[in-house]
Amino acid sequence: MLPDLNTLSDFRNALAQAPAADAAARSACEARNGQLTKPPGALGQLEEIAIWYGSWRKTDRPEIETPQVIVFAGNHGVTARGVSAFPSEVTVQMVANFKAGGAAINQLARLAGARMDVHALDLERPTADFTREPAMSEADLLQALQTGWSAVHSDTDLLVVGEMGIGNTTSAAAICNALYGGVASDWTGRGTGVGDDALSLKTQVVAEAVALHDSRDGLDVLRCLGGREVAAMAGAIAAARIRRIPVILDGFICCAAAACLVEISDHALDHAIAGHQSAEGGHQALLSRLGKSPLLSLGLRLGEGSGAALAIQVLKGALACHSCMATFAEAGVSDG
Ligand SMILES: O=C(O)c1ccc[n+]([C@@H]2O[C@H](COP(=O)([O-])O)[C@@H](O)[C@H]2O)c1
Ligand SMILES: Cc1cc2nc[nH]c2cc1C
Repeated sequence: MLPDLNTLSDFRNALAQAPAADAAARSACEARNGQLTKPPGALGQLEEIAIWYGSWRKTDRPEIETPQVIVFAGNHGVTARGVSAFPSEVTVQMVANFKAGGAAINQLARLAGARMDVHALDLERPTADFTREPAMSEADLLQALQTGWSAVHSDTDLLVVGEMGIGNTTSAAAICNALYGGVASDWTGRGTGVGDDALSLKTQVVAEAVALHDSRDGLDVLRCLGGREVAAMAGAIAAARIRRIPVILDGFICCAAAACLVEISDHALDHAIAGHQSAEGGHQALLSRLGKSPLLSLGLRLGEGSGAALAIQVLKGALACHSCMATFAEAGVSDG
């Protein structure tokens, strides 16, 4: 059961009290992994991700049966500063495309056998331009967190959260710069494909935004510099943590949302792995701050949950081997 989320303190408390992975299931998974018909470690990272998944699902024979992909969409006031290669109308147009089944994420979710849900958050009411004032009020932040919190289906056994929001790579860069410091150019990339002049302007916009807000913690950074879809992703990742549902993180914006959670509670992302490394400048540094190594690195920079949805197949491969291979004893193969 998910606790009620009526205040921002409820969110902080629920995350702080979230249960850990199951230690006994982890030991059982490690023991089984050691008996499978392969040289020790020969399945590389697949071995650890199968053990990780089994320890959250409390079984040494894990399977993925009901994966869920959720795409959250939001609009950003900061687009008035000319930070994206595309106009804000694309956000609502792409939501229609998701609903009609025509986007990349529809194809990848279907291939992964995942249900897909789309939540558009107040698209006609963009967040405030965060170079002038906080992007959201506390009430708006809470509402966006609640949308994510309640979007995770009760039977989901693996969650991918994705986003659509013209301007949101500026928001994600500002979040990273506020959380981790450095200079704005460390975190600012080309997003949908801005040219050199727009990239310098975007970097300046990120620097101005970070200088304006003196945010107190991860939730305040999310409120001042985030967006509704970014906060909804954080809400969904947190709800999954509380219900012990493993999560595959997507690209730069998804990971920026996730990073805000770690600033609230150290173990907030223990249930999450990185699906891929996006081509967006800053994602590699962000993954290393989160201590996550990506399963895939294919130069994707789409968002929508696409890289994470593709990585479901890798995790399914890991679980198929872990749960269905024969042991040395069963197959009559001599162990070394
Ligand atoms: O996931 C990523 O790493 C990623 C990198 C670059 C762009 N995007 C997508 O592009 C949009 C944001 O780009 P921009 O240039 O409008 O800030 C948004 O809809 C994201 O889903 C996503
Ligand atoms: C067309 C388009 C599709 C997207 N999907 C996620 N972000 C996007 C940005 C654009 C511009």
